[in-house]
Amino acid sequence: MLLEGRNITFGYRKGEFILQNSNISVTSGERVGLIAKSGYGKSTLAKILAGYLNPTTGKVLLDGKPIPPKGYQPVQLIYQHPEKAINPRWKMKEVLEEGNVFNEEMMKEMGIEKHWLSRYPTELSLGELQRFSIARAMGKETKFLIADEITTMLDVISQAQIWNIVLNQVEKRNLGLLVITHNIHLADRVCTRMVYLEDHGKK
Ligand SMILES: Nc1ncnc2c1ncn2[C@@H]1O[C@H](COP(=O)(O)OP(=O)(O)OP(=O)(O)O)[C@@H](O)[C@H]1O
Repeated sequence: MLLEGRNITFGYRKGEFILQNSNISVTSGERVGLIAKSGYGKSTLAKILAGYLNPTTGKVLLDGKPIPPKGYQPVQLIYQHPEKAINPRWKMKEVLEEGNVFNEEMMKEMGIEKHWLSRYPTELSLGELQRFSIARAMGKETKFLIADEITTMLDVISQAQIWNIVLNQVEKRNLGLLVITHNIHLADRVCTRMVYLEDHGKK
């Protein structure tokens, strides 16, 4: 499968463009690093590809066709802050049930321990919580994953564990992966290709 952002232009304010005619493509099985300085629009592009924001002009295409706005989103975005992405009033079991991914095999693959399921998000560490964000993004119809600084807030051991989990899933399911990180060593280790986003907004 091929995920494409074609000629994407976007600005949060009228007349101001964060992205201008940006192009990006990721194929199944590919692990692409998206590299740019802070504020150049990496997270914005991630949100556009995952359908959270509509580009002002340009298109997001999956195998040449627009992704329907309703129904399961085949492009799943995982954020830096799992604590913001998970409903604080739900127990962790409900979070997994929402994603329709609650089964023993998945829990084992994610390193999720059974006794975590009866806890609330505030009762877990960020590394533990990030495993739930990843699990929730792993519905059967997921074809592409976008990892936006998903381990920046973690210690090195948790970082390695989380990346092992993600890379195992990507390989097992032949997903396409887009990695947003400031850590060039991480990008070197994880990615098969790098894309450099230019600074359109400030020209
Ligand atoms: N919701 C928003 N409303 C207005 N401006 C925004 C919003 N989100 C981001 N921006 C601005 O858009 C620009 C691009 O932000 P974005 O988060 O996409 O960049 P980034 O490359 O991911 O940055 P970083 O590496 O620091 O995370 C920044 O100047 C930011 O201040």
